[in-house]
Amino acid sequence: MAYKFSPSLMCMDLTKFKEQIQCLNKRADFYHVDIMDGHYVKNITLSPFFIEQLKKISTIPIDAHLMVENPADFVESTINAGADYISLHAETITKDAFRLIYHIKDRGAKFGVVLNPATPLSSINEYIHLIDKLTIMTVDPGFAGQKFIAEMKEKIKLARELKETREYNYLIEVDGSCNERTFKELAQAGNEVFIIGTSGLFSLDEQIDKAWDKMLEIFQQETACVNNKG
Ligand SMILES: O=C(CO)[C@@H](O)[C@H](O)[C@H](O)COP(=O)(O)O
Ligand SMILES: [Co+2]
Repeated sequence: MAYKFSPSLMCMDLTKFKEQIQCLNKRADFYHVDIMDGHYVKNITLSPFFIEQLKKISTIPIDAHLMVENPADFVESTINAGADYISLHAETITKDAFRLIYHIKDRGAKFGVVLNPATPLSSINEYIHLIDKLTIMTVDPGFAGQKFIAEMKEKIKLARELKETREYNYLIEVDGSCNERTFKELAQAGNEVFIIGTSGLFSLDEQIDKAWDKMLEIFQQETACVNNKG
């Protein structure tokens, strides 16, 4: 399987919104949109309204990463805004996981789960077969530019082994500090989708097409020796 890339749009330069999206439409595989409520994490970034605007010019799937205390309050408006994937934190759905999963799928969207660094894979055991995308956070959620938590490589390996031995369909994705320092070890651990933010993409050049080319060159150099089985 070819690796996939998902630019984290909270890291983009919003004064260049249209020009950057038109360029990324031809290059990226997903758009990663962080939605926070200021409670689950102490920050507020993008929103369903942002997704609505993005949807007007996006030609690739939009993934909404909901960092909110009560996802049931936001799922419907996020799907209505045009999100193709709804990615929810495992700890926030223990009381209504199946209701939410069935609702998301009934509405034609894909279901993603996000695991905080301190949340084990075992916490999603009961609905793992229903997951379309599994995001492993390698930083605590809430902010860009944090330090990579290397212990998460074991979780990625385990997620990949489980996927292959039990033939699950989920895509494995990493959120947090995906950049030239970590691409190789993340690929070696078995990661498939890389969420690229400031250090992984947007800071590499003022012009987004050049930033993308630089990111890809670095990625290819770093992962040339990695065998992406599966
Ligand atoms: O969900 C989050 C943060 O809570 C992420 O999607 C960040 O937007 C991304 O991690 C930024 O990239 P880095 O700054 O970590 O490289
Ligand atoms: Co995110």
